[in-house]
Amino acid sequence: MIIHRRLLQLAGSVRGPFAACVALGLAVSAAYVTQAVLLTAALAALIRGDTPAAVRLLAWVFAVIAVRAALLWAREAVTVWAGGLIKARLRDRLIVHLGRLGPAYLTGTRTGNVQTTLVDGVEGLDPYFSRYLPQVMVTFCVPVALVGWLFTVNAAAAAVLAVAVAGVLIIPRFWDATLLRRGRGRWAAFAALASDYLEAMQGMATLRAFGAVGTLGTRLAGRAHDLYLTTMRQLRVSLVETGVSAFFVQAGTAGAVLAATTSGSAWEVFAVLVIAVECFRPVKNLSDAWHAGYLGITAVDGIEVLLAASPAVADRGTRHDFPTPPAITFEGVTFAYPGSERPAVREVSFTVEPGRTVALVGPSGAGKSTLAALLQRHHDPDEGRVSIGGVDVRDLSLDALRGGVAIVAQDTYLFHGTVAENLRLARPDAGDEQLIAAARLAAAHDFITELPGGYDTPLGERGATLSGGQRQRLAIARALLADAPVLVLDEATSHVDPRTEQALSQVRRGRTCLMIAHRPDTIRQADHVVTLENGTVLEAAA
Ligand SMILES: Nc1ncnc2c1ncn2[C@@H]1O[C@H](COP(=O)(O)OP(=O)(O)OP(=O)(O)O)[C@@H](O)[C@H]1O
Repeated sequence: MIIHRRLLQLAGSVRGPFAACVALGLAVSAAYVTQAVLLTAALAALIRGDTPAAVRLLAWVFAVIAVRAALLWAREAVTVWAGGLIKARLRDRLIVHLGRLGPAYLTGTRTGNVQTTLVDGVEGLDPYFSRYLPQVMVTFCVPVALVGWLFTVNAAAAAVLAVAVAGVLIIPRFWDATLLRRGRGRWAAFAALASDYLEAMQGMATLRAFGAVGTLGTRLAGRAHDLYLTTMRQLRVSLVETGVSAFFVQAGTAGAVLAATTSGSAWEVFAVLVIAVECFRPVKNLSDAWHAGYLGITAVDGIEVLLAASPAVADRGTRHDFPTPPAITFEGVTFAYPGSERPAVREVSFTVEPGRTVALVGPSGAGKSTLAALLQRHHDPDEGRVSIGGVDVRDLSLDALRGGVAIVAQDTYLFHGTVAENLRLARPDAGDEQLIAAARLAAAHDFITELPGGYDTPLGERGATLSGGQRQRLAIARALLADAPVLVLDEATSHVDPRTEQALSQVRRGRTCLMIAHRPDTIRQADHVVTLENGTVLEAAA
């Protein structure tokens, strides 16, 4: 029986459904006990020779069975409802938190781990909250109440049962710490395997190109074996715990019946037997619920790590309107990535005048993307400041900043959805006319209409069904729809066709643009060129 502090807190956020699960669990137990008491009374009536009373009592037994069936149905329905609610709330909370953490968090962690936590971890928590935790409450209430009542029937049997109940509830707790530790090991192995699989699928083309599929297969087999070993380790402890519980259940029942046999009537012996069975029923149910809920207990570490992570930048800006005119200024900006001794950019100063384009050029690793990331506040500078229209970007709310800065990245992400859905990401309320107008300006309309379903054509994951140029033109259309005054443009390193080139100059028009440039012809189109080397500005030329 493991009750995790963080999991209890999470249960607190769905108090109503959780309380309903506990209440129905108690009602089901009460129905079992009532049935047992009625059966005992019916037997006592038969022993007395009062057949009509026995028949009446048996009729009540049938009624209780019917009520119990209804209660079991209601409990199952509430369990499913509560589980769904818990999962939805927790996923919402985790996604919002991930959004706050931003891309800086995902670059420092394995995407597969985060995905496993969000999908399998949260899925595993459902039975923990909706079945296991309510059953813990029932297990603490029902046996204690029944033993208390049994003292009024047969004190000797009740005393034996009390010891057995204490044993079944307390002794297995000695294994809890080991169980939790091994559970964590198992979760780590599970998350590592899931991350490796995700990476293998994402990088399949590269793996095949280098003939490395076999090597990766061996590594995955090793991971799977690790998972098997850690699962067996956890199972061994779990089985010991189950064995100890079973011993107390059997020994407690036999001992209580024996005590009643030596000190009570036949009716009392029967009463003790049925009460002992009902006393341990919640314990057995708890053991079943444990197997459904243990994944959640082990997943909670991943969830806790995610919830405990703090964003690379704090959203403390109080200004909610985007400053105009939107000149971008870097003033003495120095920044080193967390854990890195060497600054990625050092004392960088330059200005992009409103409506102008500055091309950032320089060798790989010079700091171009870092400056773009600082403008978007994926990180804050260690020294100096980045401002838009004279306002430090730290004084702008993150919503205002992100609403005013559009991005066209080299590898812009397209989601598994239709063309229209991908475009509307930038502006969910955009009408069809606006979509088409943006697509036309981005030179994307023609190829979109040639797709089998036009704007309603589903795109493969990451836009896999489109060419590189088509993907970029969709990204440009998306940026046009966002209609942000500032644009960060990460120009493709590979050859760009003339239509995409034309679309790029369209999207730049009238916007303040910071462009990571690689090709001489686009560099020539910029109003200014800032050359970086080793994180410092080598030259700023008009
Ligand atoms: N997330 C990160 N964590 C630690 N160091 C990083 C990170 N991203 C970049 N760096 C380092 O910061 C320096 C600047 O990198 P940056 O990506 O800004 O260069 P770049 O000029 O954009 O290069 P490229 O043209 O190859 O994209 C490099 O030394 C790089 O190794």
